[in-house]
Amino acid sequence: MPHPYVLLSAAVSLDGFLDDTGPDRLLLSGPADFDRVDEVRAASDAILVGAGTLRTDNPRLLVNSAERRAARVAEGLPEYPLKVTVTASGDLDPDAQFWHTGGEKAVYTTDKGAERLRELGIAADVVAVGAELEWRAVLDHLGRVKGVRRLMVEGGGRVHTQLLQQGLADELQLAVAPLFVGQAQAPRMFGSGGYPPGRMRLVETRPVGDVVLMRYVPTAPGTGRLATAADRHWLALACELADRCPPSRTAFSVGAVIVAADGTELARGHSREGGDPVVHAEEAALAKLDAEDPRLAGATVYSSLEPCARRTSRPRPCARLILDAGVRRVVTAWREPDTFVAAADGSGVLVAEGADVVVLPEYEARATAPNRHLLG
Ligand SMILES: NC(=O)C1=CN([C@@H]2O[C@H](COP(=O)(O)OP(=O)(O)OC[C@H]3O[C@@H](n4cnc5c(N)ncnc54)[C@H](OP(=O)(O)O)[C@@H]3O)[C@@H](O)[C@H]2O)C=CC1
Ligand SMILES: Nc1c(N[C@@H]2O[C@H](COP(=O)(O)O)[C@@H](O)[C@H]2O)[nH]c(=O)[nH]c1=O
Repeated sequence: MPHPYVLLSAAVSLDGFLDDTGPDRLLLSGPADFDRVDEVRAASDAILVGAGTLRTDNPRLLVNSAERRAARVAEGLPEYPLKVTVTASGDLDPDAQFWHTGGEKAVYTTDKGAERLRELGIAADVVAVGAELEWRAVLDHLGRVKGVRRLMVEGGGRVHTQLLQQGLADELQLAVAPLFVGQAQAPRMFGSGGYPPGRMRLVETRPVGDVVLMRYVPTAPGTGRLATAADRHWLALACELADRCPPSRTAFSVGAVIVAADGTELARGHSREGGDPVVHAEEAALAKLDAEDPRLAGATVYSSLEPCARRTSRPRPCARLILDAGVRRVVTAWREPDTFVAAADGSGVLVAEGADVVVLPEYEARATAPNRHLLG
């Protein structure tokens, strides 16, 4: 099971704070928004908060609506989503409400933190991921071992900042509340540091009582061989484009998108686009760009099928077109089988010339779907 879909959820003041400096939790959401948050919780497999939030807010993290809990049970799900926290120190209060309400709980921690949690007698599933707490290891364990497909992260600021900066957040749900905190020492929504470049994509705005919900998804491709949430979003689009190909019994249906380092979509294409019976998806997309476009050098090509290394229809295969365009990163879902051309897989060619190739097998079924009739 791949990483879960990671949804960051928070309410923020007009001046960008998550809380004030007082001892009580600041209610930024109103009743309607807390009910919306309850609905998002009910639709999640797990809810995660950082240890800072556990210490400050003493949250319960329940699904409060009895109807929503009943609907979960009717679907064969546990009544409550799994509750998850992360701590390096292991310094958590065994009397916190987190442990004594709701369903299953898990704590991700360091080797040292696990010792401390044992000393404290905290009876939860304690997962030590090593000397350091590394988010990819946490998400991998949640997906692979706990079967979590949808993870709601309810803060706090440090956790949100890390997940966003590391390109691991699939979606940000931000409720902006009509009030000011005005205290420089209060916790901020996002800390300083290196964020993915460019602009996120706004997918929804909605008034919820007197707050405004904004939903954003990341756009900036990852770098190197590590995949980010934005890489998955773009590859999913490439797979959707493959569905638009005119049907063929003699060629694959493939979709491709070319995305600049700042998340700007440069071009897209699909097989046999525009009445050309032999054009490949990557070729169709590249043909829409000026060969001198300086953004190509930092761009990523997303292709539902890996770019070809050989083809019978035209002299230059897509791996060569990509390299000649100056692109040095490719994300794909499906390694090319020998259906039409032997040894057509272009990954070797790309890697040999210094490109990074990332294969995300969780999208393979999606990429092969429009090609089922060709695969025997
Ligand atoms: N308005 C809203 O929607 C929300 C507001 N909040 C507010 O946010 C504030 C808390 O935020 P914040 O203080 O940033 O705390 P966080 O909840 O982000 O937790 C931070 C803690 O989590 C652990 N942790 C996180 N990442 C790592 C990592 N990579 N490696 C090791 N440990 C890690 C550490 O625990 P340890 O110290 O144990 O090692 C760290 O101190 C509170 O004031 C709360 O009210 C919180 C959630 C939502
Ligand atoms: N203050 C605040 C939020 N705070 C979040 O809600 C958690 C408390 O959950 P519970 O104990 O189940 O009610 C808390 O730990 C923090 O993660 N969330 C929001 O949507 N809006 C808000 O204004």
